[in-house]
Order: sequence, then structure tokens, then C-alpha cells
Amino acid sequence: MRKPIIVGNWKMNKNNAETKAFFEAVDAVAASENATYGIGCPFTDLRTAQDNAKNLIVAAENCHWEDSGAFTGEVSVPMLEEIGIKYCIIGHSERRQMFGDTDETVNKKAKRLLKAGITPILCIGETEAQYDAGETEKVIRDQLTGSLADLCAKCVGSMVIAYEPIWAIGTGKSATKEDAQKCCAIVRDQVKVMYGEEAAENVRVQYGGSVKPENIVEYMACPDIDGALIGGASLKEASFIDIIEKTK
Ligand SMILES: O=C[C@H](O)COP(=O)(O)O
Repeated sequence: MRKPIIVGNWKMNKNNAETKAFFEAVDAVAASENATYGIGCPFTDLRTAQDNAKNLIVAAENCHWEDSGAFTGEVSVPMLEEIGIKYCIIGHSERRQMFGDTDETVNKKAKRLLKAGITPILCIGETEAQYDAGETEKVIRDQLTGSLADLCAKCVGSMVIAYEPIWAIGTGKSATKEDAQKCCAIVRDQVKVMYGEEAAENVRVQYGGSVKPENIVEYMACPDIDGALIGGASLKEASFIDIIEKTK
């Protein structure tokens, strides 16, 4: 039985004072036996978030695969481990499109995180042009083939995979629940093809792209959607609380 997981992704938003205020307002509401709630935040906010989180899980938004060295501006997995981080978003489309992340580097990040016992939240999803060209399934399968290469089945079963169609991110143009379900089922099937039935049964698949209080319930009712990765609607305390209360 998969436990739902709903994670906010703040991207490059919020300072320390705002992080503290958010966690003070939201953390108690996030206490739940039935689902896991969390926030992905900028590196500079991670410690403040950890210090103010009893119920919310805290996720980094990226990491490097090497442990240390001449990688200006990067943060390693041992650095995240040291402050108790248990989840890390990797391969977000904004990183793939603007900062050169590829399936190959995302795969290296996944390997290093899993070695440290940190759960990767692996993001994949097609562009609008690929959607229009009917290439969505191929893109999903190809990205997973590269990003999940050479891992162990148990590791993959422990991961979270966020299917985020790029055309739905920050646009208000969310996927229909039928399309989101279909694509999350493809994600699960590709995990089955690569790592077998048990990994596919255990891996948690999120939908992301203009998720908000008004549509979260319909996504969560879909059999292959185990949660959501939420950008804009995770920035305001009231809307994230609303999402938690509708899914607890
Ligand atoms: O990681 C989150 C996604 O990029 C979705 O962002 P959004 O909810 O603002 O569309």
C-alpha cells in the first residue's frame, strides 16, 4: 500500500524569515498517518526549515553527484546528509532546460542520493511541442530509461517519480485527470519493464503542473497518482494548508 506524498517546490523563492513563518503556520496541520507532506526549498532555507519541521518533510531542490571538489556553486549529498535532509528533487524541467541537467547527470545524482539513503524525487515530463506531436509516452519512457539506469529494484521502489508535463508548469493549464492518470500509469509501467512488478508497485508517482486546492482531490483519486509536486500553490500558507486538509 503506497503512502501518498505531496511536496511543495518553492523553487527560488522565500528567505529564512519567510521559511520560518511558513513552517510555523503549516507544520502542525501536516501531521497525518495517511499521507506525507513536505516542502522543497532553496539551500539557504534548508536548515531553518529542518529546525521548524516536526511533521513536514524537507527536500533539497538539487544536489551534485560528487562528494566534494572544484564545483563552484554546487552542494553535495554529504552536505545534505549532514543537516538531516531525507528527500531531494532531481531533474526538474527547469534544471534540464536552463542549467544543463540531462538524464545522465540526473542518473548520477539518483545513485549518489540512494547510496546516502536520501529519497530522490525524480522529475520527468514532455514539452508542449512533444505533447502536440504525440510523443509523450516515448519521452516518458526514454527519460526513465536514462535517469533510472543501473539502479537496484529495491532502490527504485523507494523513489518518488514526479510526472510533470512542462506545458502545465506555472501556466494554469493543468493536465486533465485522465491524461495525468494515463501518463502516471506509463511511468509505473516503465518501472515495471526496467525493474519488475515489486518496484512498480512500490514506487510513488506524483503528478505536477498547476496543481491547486481546486483540483488536488481529482488527481489524488486516480489509481496511479500517489501525490503531487506543487509549485505556485505551495508558496502561500493558506493554499498549501487547504491542499493538506483536502487530502489528509
Ligand atoms: O515542481 C513543481 C512544478 O514545477 C509545478 O509548478 P506549478 O504548480 O507552479 O505549476
